[in-house]
Amino acid sequence: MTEHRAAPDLLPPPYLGGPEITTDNCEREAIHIPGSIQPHGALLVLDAGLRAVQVSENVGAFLGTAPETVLGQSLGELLGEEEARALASALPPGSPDHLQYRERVAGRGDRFPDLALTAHRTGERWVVELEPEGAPSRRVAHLLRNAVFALESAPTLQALAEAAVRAVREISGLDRVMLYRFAADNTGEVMAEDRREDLHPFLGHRFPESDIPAQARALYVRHLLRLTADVDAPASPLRPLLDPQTGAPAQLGGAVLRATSPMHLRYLRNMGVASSLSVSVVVDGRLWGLISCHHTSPYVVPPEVRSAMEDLGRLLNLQVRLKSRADTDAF
Ligand SMILES: C=CC1=C(C)/C(=C/C2=[NH+]C(=C\c3[nH]c(/C=C4\NC(=O)[C@@H](C)\C4=C/C)c(C)c3CCC(=O)O)/C(CCC(=O)O)=C2C)NC1=O
Repeated sequence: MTEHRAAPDLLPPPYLGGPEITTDNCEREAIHIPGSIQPHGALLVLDAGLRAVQVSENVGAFLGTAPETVLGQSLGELLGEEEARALASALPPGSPDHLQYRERVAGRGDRFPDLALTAHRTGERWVVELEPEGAPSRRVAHLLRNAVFALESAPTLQALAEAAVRAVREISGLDRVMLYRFAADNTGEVMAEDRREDLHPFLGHRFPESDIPAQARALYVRHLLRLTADVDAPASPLRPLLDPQTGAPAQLGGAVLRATSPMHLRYLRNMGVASSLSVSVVVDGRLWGLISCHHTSPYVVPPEVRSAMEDLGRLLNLQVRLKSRADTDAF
């Protein structure tokens, strides 16, 4: 049985006076409050009145409005009253932070193009993330249907793992897709892999518990997908850094744009990885494993593809439970 220790008390981030994170203290890094986001999208934190109280510094590149102008404006003024009403009704007070609302926002003339909006609630705040929206793809929907069939008809756990990595690679086009399974001691093993031919294999390799520390594993049980689009892209800080009404840092654990831990960025660079995406495999409330993906060049996996991968991850969770029992494989 995999025992997940509760994350040890976490260190305040450097921008709150905390120590620099090193390999000696990185299991105490507060990765959910980095105070910044990855720059391939913009992020707004809205108060109970749907007014922006914090905003990423790069918001002008997505909304055509400077951060100091966005602050204090309502979502209705920024994106449209209908959009604001739809979001408020989809995410009423008390919504869990892992419930995501997604919508396509029509562009506004010369101010901004069509945008993909992803939102969730955390406490009294809404976190709204905006990315450029691509054209919907029938190919992804078609491949997802094939993948569902392939996963459901896999006869064993190993066959399921192999079907899953093939399907994710076909849908995403990523250079390498692995199924990484945790052992009872939280070490991990690559049990299936589909990769670009010229890349060296990780299949069968084992990795220490410290590669994915406890606070990361705990976060990944609740939030099923994370993407590092470009390990070298400079993060965009939130302005102001702290919520002006509460004095607290923005809770970004459920944000897709959350800036990735610098320790992990260094790990990825050392592996020659430019972009990394993982989808949690959660069985009976525990992190059983990860679909772990690499790309050797920066790649912003589009929101539609990410949604398909999350859906596949959810199906995989159920199938892993079924196949584990069928294989009488102690879990
Ligand atoms: C082929 C094998 C293989 C492995 C084993 C692998 C590991 C891996 N680490 C992950 C995350 C993190 N690791 C660390 C910290 C440290 N990692 C270390 O090695 C030491 C130096 C250390 C601190 C001293 C932190 C803070 C995070 C959270 C990052 C965040 O969410 O902000 C993830 C999920 C994210 C992703 O999908 O890329 C994966 C999949 N990725 C692979 O492809």
